[in-house]
Order: sequence, then C-alpha cells, then structure tokens
Amino acid sequence: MEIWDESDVLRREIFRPHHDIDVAGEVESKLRAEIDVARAKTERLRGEVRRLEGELTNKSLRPIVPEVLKALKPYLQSPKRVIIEGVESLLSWPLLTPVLNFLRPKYRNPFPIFSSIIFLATTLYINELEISISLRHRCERRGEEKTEAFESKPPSLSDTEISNIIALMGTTVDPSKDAVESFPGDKKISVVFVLGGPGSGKGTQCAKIVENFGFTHLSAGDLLRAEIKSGSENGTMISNMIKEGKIVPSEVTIKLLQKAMIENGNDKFLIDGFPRNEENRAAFESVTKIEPEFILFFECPEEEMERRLLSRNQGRDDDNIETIRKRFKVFMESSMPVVEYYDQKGKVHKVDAMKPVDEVFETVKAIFSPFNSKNQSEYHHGPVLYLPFIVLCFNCLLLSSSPFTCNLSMLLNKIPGIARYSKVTGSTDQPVEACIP
Ligand SMILES: Nc1ncnc2c1ncn2[C@@H]1O[C@H](COP(=O)(O)OP(=O)(O)O)[C@@H](O)[C@H]1O
Ligand SMILES: Nc1ccn([C@H]2C[C@H](O)[C@@H](COP(=O)(O)OP(=O)(O)O)O2)c(=O)n1
Repeated sequence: MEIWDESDVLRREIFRPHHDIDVAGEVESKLRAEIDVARAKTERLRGEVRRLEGELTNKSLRPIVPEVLKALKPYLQSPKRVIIEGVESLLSWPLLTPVLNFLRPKYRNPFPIFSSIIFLATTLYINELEISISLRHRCERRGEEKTEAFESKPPSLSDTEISNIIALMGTTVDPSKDAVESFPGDKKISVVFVLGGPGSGKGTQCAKIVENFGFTHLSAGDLLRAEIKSGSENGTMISNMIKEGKIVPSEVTIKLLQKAMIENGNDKFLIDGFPRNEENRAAFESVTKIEPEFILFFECPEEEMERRLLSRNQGRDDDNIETIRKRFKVFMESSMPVVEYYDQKGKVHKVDAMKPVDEVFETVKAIFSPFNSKNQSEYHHGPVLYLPFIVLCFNCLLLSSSPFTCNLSMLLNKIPGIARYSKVTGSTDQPVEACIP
C-alpha cells in the first residue's frame, strides 16, 4: 500500500542544490502544492481501504474473496502473496481434491474420512490476472505437527506485509492455533437449530430442554462472547460486529461450535442462534456434513422482543435500543431466509413465543417428545449395534496369527503415502489419525 510520506518530500527538497533564499518562497509553495496532492491521494487510498473493510465486515469473507483481491491488486505489486487462513470452510473438498491432484499428481486421498483432520491454508499468488493456488497441508495435534507446503512461486512479501493484508481482509482465523480435533466421524450426531429473533426466548427454552431431554446447549452468541473475553486475536473484530448487530464471519463461529461439540462429547446438541444467515447455514453443512434433525423457531413480535431485551439486564453491550433495532433488521433480512429454507424442506417447528415461559415449554416439550427417552442415544449406539464389531474383534483375538488380526493402525502403516499419528492427548479409544505426508 502506497502511503505518501511528507517528510520524504521535505527531505528531498532540503538537499536540493537550488535551495537558496531567492527561491525559498517558490519552493515552499511548490512543496505545499505537492503535499496537498499527496494528502488527497492518501485520503483516497484510505477511503478505499475503509470501503473494503466495510464490505468485508458486512458481507463476511466468503463471497467476496475474489472481489477483494481484485480491488487490492492495484495497490500491490505483483507477484504478491496473500494467505487466507481458515480457508477450509471457504473451499470445500470437492474443489480442493482436483487442485491437490493437479499440484501433486501422485496425491490421492484414499480415506476421505481422515480428510476432516487435515487443516488447509491456501496461498494465493496474484500475478497480473492469473491466480494460482498453492496449498499447505496441516495435520495438527497438540504437540505434534506436520506441515507441508506446495508453492508454485517463491513468496515475495515479508511476513509483516502478509499480516497487514490478512488484517485488511478482516479475519485472522489461524487453523494452527484453533485446531479442531478430528470431527466425530463415526458418531451419529443429532443437531437441532434453535432460531428466533433476538429476545424471543431461545436461551430460556434451551435451558429447559437441556434439563429434560439430555441435550447440550451451544449458544453461538455465548461462544462468540467467550472468544472476546479470552483475548483472542479475533476478539476485537467479533466485539465490533456484535456491537453493530452484525453477523460474525461463519468460519469463526463454525470453528467455535465444532470445537465445543468435540470437547463436549455428547451426541445431541441444541445450537442456539445459528445459522443466522445463508452463509452460516451452507458453511456449517459443508464443514460438518451435519443435517439438523429439525429447526425450533420461536415466533415473537418485535415490540415484545424489544421489551424483553431492554429488561434482560445481563450487561450485554448489544442490549441497547440502537443495536437492538439493527439486530431486528439483520434478523429479518438475513436470518428469516434460513428459516424459510428449512421450512420448504418441512423441517421447521414454529412455536408461539409470546406466551409465558412455562406455556411455551409445553409446546416445546411436545416437539421434543421423540427424544423423550433419555436412553434413546444409548439405544442407537448401544451394544446391539456394536455386536457384529465385538464378535469380529473377539475372532481376531482368537485367531491372532490370521490375516484378520490387523488393527486400524497396522492397516494405515501399510498404505503408501499416509503418515500415521497416534493421539497424544485424550483417551486411548480415540481413533488413529492420519495425514498426507
Ligand atoms: N416467554 C417469555 N415471556 C416473558 N419473558 C421471557 C420469555 N422467555 C424469555 N423471557 C425473558 O426475555 C429475555 C430474553 O430471553 P432470552 O432467552 O435471553 O432470549 P434469546 O436467547 O432469544 O435472546 C430474558 O430476560 C428472559 O428472561
Ligand atoms: N451465528 C451467529 C450468532 C450470533 N452472532 C452475533 C451477532 C448477534 O447479534 C450476537 C448475539 O447473539 P445471541 O444469539 O447471543 O443473542 P440474541 O439472539 O441476538 O439475543 O452474536 C453471530 O454473529 N453469528
């Protein structure tokens, strides 16, 4: 980014030989004119950066990466390198696999299930109108790490320049820091999305569902607020967006949800206040491959929600009338289309949230009755389903010298191109993990 340096102009002029008393006035006015032009130019550039930042925060990263790169191009000398981290939610596997194959023809991904533990950062080189992609594979473990870079061109920017560009792009999700462990692949996870306007009573009802139906409550808003408190590098960006009533980029929220789901270990989740826009929805589906069981939607008029929020008294920065109005607008414009999307699929259970808390819960209870048996999940994952596997293991133990006696780790060792990592932390029954060497 070219920012005009006034002192530079002055220095040049001071050391010029013609600098004598007679021409001093003339030089001064020339300098002033030059500085005015430079100031205007700098202002224009700053304006452009502000516009781009505004677009990023408004629309979030996903849809406008190419647009941003194009807009930034005049200010960058080519070739330049831009690292977009947290890109695994921007580019999905169907896109990445051919690229990987192209960059490294021998590369094959024989076990798509293990893909989920490979974190990707994509490096885009901008060179005139051509953008080529190089990939860095990451298999992150706590304490163990394997990074591989495929780079088609040598990097030409310093790390500081790269971080400036990343900062300019609005989000700095670092997959290496927030590494989400392998997402439960074999476990059937039930997810219910709880949606409704701000103050419609989502949190209140979720607490009751947890008590009665053994769900784990994950509030996207609470997770984001905890992220701000943790002092994370995204904290300021999240805090600004929440104060403005805007929706935080999906890659941030999804990473937090995924992490919370893995750490919790339950198989039934109430996800409250998510997905809040189409991008949230599509990114969640593509990253987690989880389809919600159904959507619990609380209908409540704005006047009632406003009244509740103003007396909520939880010390939240966004519970002021100005931000509340903005949140209502975002809800109508961005969140309602998500409810409509699921409604068309017949997945929405609407609840009249105007009634008193206990009456609302009566309706909710009826909707959750299929989950009534607290043992339902135990039944699904219970010994009956595991029986064939238990029998197989037993046979393998008996026939210890037979070809059947291979366990997953031995199998992985035999596959060329797969480096095996065993888990360092966690319980011993965690799956063996692998990554592309
Ligand atoms: N059915 C209800 N009737 C009256 N007040 C309610 C009802 N449900 C929730 N509240 C109150 O309204 C406020 C907002 O509820 P909350 O559950 O935090 O909403 P949300 O999670 O949808 O933002 C809280 O102070 C809560 O006690
Ligand atoms: N999926 C989400 C959920 C919440 N947020 C942000 C934006 C929301 O205004 C705030 C607060 O959300 P929360 O669900 O806690 O609160 P309300 O339902 O608005 O009362 O968090 C987000 O950006 N993306």
